[in-house]
Amino acid sequence: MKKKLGICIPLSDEEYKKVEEYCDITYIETNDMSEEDLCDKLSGNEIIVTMGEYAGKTTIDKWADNGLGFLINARGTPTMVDWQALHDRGIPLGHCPGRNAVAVVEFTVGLMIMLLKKINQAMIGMHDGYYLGEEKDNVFDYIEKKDVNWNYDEGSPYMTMGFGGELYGRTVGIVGYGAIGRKVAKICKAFNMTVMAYDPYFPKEKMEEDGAIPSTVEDLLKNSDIVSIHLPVTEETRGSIDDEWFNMMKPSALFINTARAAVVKQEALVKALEEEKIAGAALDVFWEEPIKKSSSSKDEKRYYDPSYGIVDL
Ligand SMILES: NC(=O)C1=CN([C@@H]2O[C@H](COP(=O)(O)OP(=O)(O)OC[C@H]3O[C@@H](n4cnc5c(N)ncnc54)[C@H](O)[C@@H]3O)[C@@H](O)[C@H]2O)C=CC1
Ligand SMILES: O=C(O)C(=O)[C@H](O)COP(=O)(O)O
Repeated sequence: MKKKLGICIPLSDEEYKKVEEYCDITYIETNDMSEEDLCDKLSGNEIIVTMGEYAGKTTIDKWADNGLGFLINARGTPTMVDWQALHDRGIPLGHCPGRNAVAVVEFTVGLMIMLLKKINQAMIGMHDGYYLGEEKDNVFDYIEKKDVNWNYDEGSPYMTMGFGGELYGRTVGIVGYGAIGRKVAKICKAFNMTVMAYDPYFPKEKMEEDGAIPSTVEDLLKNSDIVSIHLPVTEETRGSIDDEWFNMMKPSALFINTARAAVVKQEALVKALEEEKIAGAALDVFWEEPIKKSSSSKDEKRYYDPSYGIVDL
């Protein structure tokens, strides 16, 4: 007998046909739907597939009372579902670990290159005419008029920015060697980097097979030119990246976090940058999202001051 399936994700015709062989499908569009409505509309299904919809304890209990046997949240990290409520009712939860891994991996390596080669600062500085010796409203007007006078004076922003570096030959420290961390390691190996990895839950032999060096946090932080964070938020990791971490890093090192802001103490990172304990940072995740832009930050030249480490994305 076919299972009753309630699903919030549109399926292609091909997918629909495949699933229909096994299930009677109820698809619902959930745009702006309240949790109460979502609960009512999906109640009575034996399998439910959600995406970004919130399903709390009351909803789970109602679905469980009405025959739910399996809930799938088609996200990498199923934060919108009350896991405990499902567990209490003995209902398994399916999710899609690593579904975004490739995208995050490529972005992480992109950030490494951007930071090291100062692409962001150079682009913004050029756009704003900052490297002409004084700020111009629109650098492209000056370029068109061939009136460009790049400021090569000693101490000028253009000169102090200096040249970018190379990944080749540098050491990257991967913290959290899961779906994302492991793939970042693989690409870094292809760049001829030395890869150090810290993950007490991942088999050391497999790290070694990948060509990564299983390390303690201390060794990794002391030796890495780039430290890249790929940890989940757990009781153990929340706020674990603190002053002590940044104190161990090299002053020339770069810090990248594309995991979750909650694993890093914000004040510790800001202090490390301000006190030049590290050379720069690039973040894809923030303590408050969406991040608020300070109205004065452009005036302060934070966006393109070559000496300022944070790359605001
Ligand atoms: N920026 C973005 O758009 C995205 C960010 N993420 C985030 O990236 C992070 C990593 O994701 P995945 O690689 O998919 O997760 P994963 O679960 O595959 O890997 C996490 C790794 O961290 C390790 N780990 C756990 N506790 C640790 C600890 N105390 N010390 C060292 N290692 C520890 C685990 O053993 C595991 O190997 C997560 O925080 C996830 O939420 C995921 C997708 C998109
Ligand atoms: O944006 C993020 O940050 C993410 O972790 C992902 O884009 C969300 O991933 P899912 O948990 O929706 O797979």
